Amino acid sequence: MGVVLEGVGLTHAGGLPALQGIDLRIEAGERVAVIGSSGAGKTTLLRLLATGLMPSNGRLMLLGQTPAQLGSAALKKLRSRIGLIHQSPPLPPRQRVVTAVQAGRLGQWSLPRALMSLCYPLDIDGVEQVLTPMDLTDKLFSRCDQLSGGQLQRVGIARVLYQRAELVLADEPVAAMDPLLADHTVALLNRLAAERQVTLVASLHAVDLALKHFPRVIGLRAGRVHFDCPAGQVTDALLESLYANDELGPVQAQANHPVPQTFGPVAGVAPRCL
Ligand SMILES: Nc1ncnc2c1ncn2[C@@H]1O[C@H](COP(=O)(O)OP(=O)(O)OP(=O)(O)O)[C@@H](O)[C@H]1O
Repeated sequence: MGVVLEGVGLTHAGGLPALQGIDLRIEAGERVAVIGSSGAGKTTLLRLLATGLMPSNGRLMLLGQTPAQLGSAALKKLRSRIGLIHQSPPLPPRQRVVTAVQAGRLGQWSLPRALMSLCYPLDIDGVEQVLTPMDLTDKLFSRCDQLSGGQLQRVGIARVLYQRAELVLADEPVAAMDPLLADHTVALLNRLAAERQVTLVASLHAVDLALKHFPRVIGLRAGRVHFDCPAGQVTDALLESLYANDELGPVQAQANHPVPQTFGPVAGVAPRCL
C-alpha cells in the first residue's frame, strides 16, 4: 500500500486553504511527478505526505497507516519509513557529509547507537555506497558548508537512499543543479526508485524532466488536482490550462514558467485524465 488521500484539504495556520478536495491513490512502487505553478500547493502536499502536516479534513493513509490516528511512537516509526528530499537540505553547516548521510537512519537506530553515530562515523562503507551513484565519494569527509547547492541536494538524496525509505518524497530535488546534472539526477533517482521498488513522489518546476522521467504526472492548480495523467497523455493544452495566469496574461506566463513556446493562447481547456 502506497498513498491514499480521500477528500483531503489543508489550511495553514492563519492562511487560506492550500489544498482542497484532494483524491489520490498512489500504489507502492509508483513514480509520480507533481507539477504546477508557484503557490499551487506542491510543497504542502509533500509535507502532508511526510507527516509534517496533518490534513484539516479528509482522510490520509500512508504505507497502510492513518497518521492522524497514530501515537507518537508509532508516528516516529512510520516517519522512519518515509524519506523527504528537501529543496535546500537542512544540513548542519559544520557537519561532515558522512555524518549527514548516516543521519538518514537515526530514526531506525537505538538512542546510544544514534548518539554515537553523530560523534563517530559507524558505517563509512554504507555511506560510500550511496555517495557513489551521486558522484560524491570524494566529499565523504567534507563539511556541508564546503559544498555547492547542487552537491548539497545530492547529499540530501544520498541520505534518503541510505535511510532505505519505502516512500521517497522529493521537493524540487534538482532546483540548484545545472540542466545537464538535473536531468542526470532525476533519471538516477527514478532508476534507483524503480530498482528498489520504492514509491517516489517528486515536485518539479521543470516540466520537461517530469514528462521525460516519470510515468505519471499530477498537475496541481490552486490546491486542487487539475489533471492526473500518464506522462504520455499530458498534452500542451493541459499544461497551458495548468499554468494559465489570469493576472500575468499568456505572454508573461510563458516567460515565468518552463512551458514550451509551442503553447497557444490561454483558453478554457477542461482538464482530463483524472
Ligand atoms: N507556513 C505557511 N503558512 C501559511 N500559508 C502557507 C504556508 N506555507 C504555504 N502557504 C500557502 O499555501 C499555498 C501553497 O503553498 P506551497 O508552498 O505548497 O506551494 P508550491 O506549489 O510548493 O509553491 P512553490 O512552487 O512556489 O514552492 C500558498 O498560497 C502559500 O502562500
